[in-house]
Amino acid sequence: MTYAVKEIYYTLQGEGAQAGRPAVFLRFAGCNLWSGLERDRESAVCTFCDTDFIGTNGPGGGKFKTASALVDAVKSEWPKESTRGQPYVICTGGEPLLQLDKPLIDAFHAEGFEVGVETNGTIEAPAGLDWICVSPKSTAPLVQRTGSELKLVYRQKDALPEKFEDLAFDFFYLQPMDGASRVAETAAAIEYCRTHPQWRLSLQTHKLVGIP
Ligand SMILES: C[S@@+](CC[C@H](N)C(=O)[O-])C[C@H]1O[C@@H](n2cnc3c(N)ncnc32)[C@H](O)[C@@H]1O
Ligand SMILES: Nc1nc2[nH]cc(C(=O)O)c2c(=O)[nH]1
Ligand code: SF4
Ligand SMILES: [Mg+2]
Repeated sequence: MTYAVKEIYYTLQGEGAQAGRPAVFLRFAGCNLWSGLERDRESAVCTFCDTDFIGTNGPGGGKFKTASALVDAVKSEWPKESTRGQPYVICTGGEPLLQLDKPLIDAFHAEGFEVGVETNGTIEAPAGLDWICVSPKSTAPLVQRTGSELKLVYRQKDALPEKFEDLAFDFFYLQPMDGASRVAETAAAIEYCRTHPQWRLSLQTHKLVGIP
């Protein structure tokens, strides 16, 4: 299996229940719900994406021929001097489950990494993941219906919170849609959480403080 990777970088998880936790972000290239090209955005299933996931030209990006080569690249981003703090890799994208497989998860575990994933939920997650964040998109069929957190971008006309409230997740988050209406979406998300306390607010804290 060759893995196509847009970028690899060390930062803090900005979103959801693990916000603030240091992690290496492994951003896979490509997505099944949008080509990534602006000319296709309007007609895509997922129209509000905030990420460039095309190609392998980002920092630390490239094509990795083996799981072991990719684990080495991720490992090299984790601080060498640290003896405390569980090494943590977050597989994202694009859609990471187009590429993330059991051999790669096993290779991360063998090197002492916990493995998290950020997925749109349209592909079943492989066994062995330590943290599964599912973020449903519009009319796309939701296949991965269990996990650690369900982090719904709010508001999406065809994916309102009521559709997901009975699923088996440990946490339920609303994340205001970033874009031209971010302020209004944030106010709407706060009001929804206030009136439906199963749901918590997830702010994209990395954007607030200006880290990637
Ligand atoms: C870029 S996606 C990559 C992972 C996967 N394809 C997914 O959609 O979950 C990472 C996270 O950013 C969220 N996201 C993308 N665009 C956003 C936006 N404009 N505002 C708020 N969150 C956004 C996604 O819902 C997802 O939780
Ligand atoms: N700091 C930071 N936290 C994040 N959590 C999920 C992200 C993603 O793009 O998957 C993301 C991201 O892009 N940056
Ligand atoms: S599913 Fe995720 S990566 Fe794909 S376009 Fe939507 S937000 Fe972006
Ligand atoms: Mg992001």
